[in-house]
Amino acid sequence: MQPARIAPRDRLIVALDLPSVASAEAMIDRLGDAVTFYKIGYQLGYAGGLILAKQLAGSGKKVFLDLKLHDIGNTVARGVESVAGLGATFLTVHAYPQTMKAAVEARAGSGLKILAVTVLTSYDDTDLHAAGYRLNVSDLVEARAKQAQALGVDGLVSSPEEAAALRKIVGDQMNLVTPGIRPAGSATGDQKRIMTPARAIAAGADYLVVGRPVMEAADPKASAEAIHAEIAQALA
Ligand SMILES: O=c1ccn([C@@H]2O[C@H](COP(=O)(O)O)[C@@H](O)[C@H]2O)c(=O)[nH]1
Repeated sequence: MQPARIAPRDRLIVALDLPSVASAEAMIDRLGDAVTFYKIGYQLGYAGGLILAKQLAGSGKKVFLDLKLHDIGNTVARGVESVAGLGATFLTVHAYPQTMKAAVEARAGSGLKILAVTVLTSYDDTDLHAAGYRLNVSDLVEARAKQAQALGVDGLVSSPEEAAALRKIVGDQMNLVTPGIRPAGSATGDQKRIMTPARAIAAGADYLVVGRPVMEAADPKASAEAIHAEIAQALA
């Protein structure tokens, strides 16, 4: 199911995985109107990116703060309250019940939406078992999605490989945000659960998160436009 409420060009979220605010600003200039939605994670966030996030949101871009919070409930809640003042659209937390509950309660009354990271897209079943889990990836993603939905979380981060199954579980009430996107022919890198942009949209993803295929392209704007074209074709 593809919710009609999301503008097609807002479905691409570009990860500003860059080392400094100056390099991020240069990339934003280069991408221009090809990108409406940016993600800021650890690398840029720890290098001044939270101030940039506030400026970007103030300038009309949408911002996803991929901070993947996970701590005792009180600390998560206070962190979410601070983030809520930055004007971001999305904030990630890890999909643990105490963490999700604290984040959802703390974001009440703000425009911030909480996304729960189910199982990182760089993990496969072997990685999960090595980390001490008995469940395989698809079962753990589904179990965490059900917990997230019951706790009132706004959306889920998963691989597009799980998008179709998640749609059946959560319907169209939760945003499905999918990293692990690789246009045909691009390097996989450390991602293990991947799909092309077109297949991810067809599987039911609302938003596609793309980092290196845009950041490392010879022409990042052309790379972003090619992904928009794939999204548009998949939605047609
Ligand atoms: O499960 C997850 C959660 C977050 N990410 C983040 O998305 C981007 C993906 O970047 P690529 O360069 O396109 O691989 C990156 O910022 C991750 O921190 C994820 O990949 N998987």
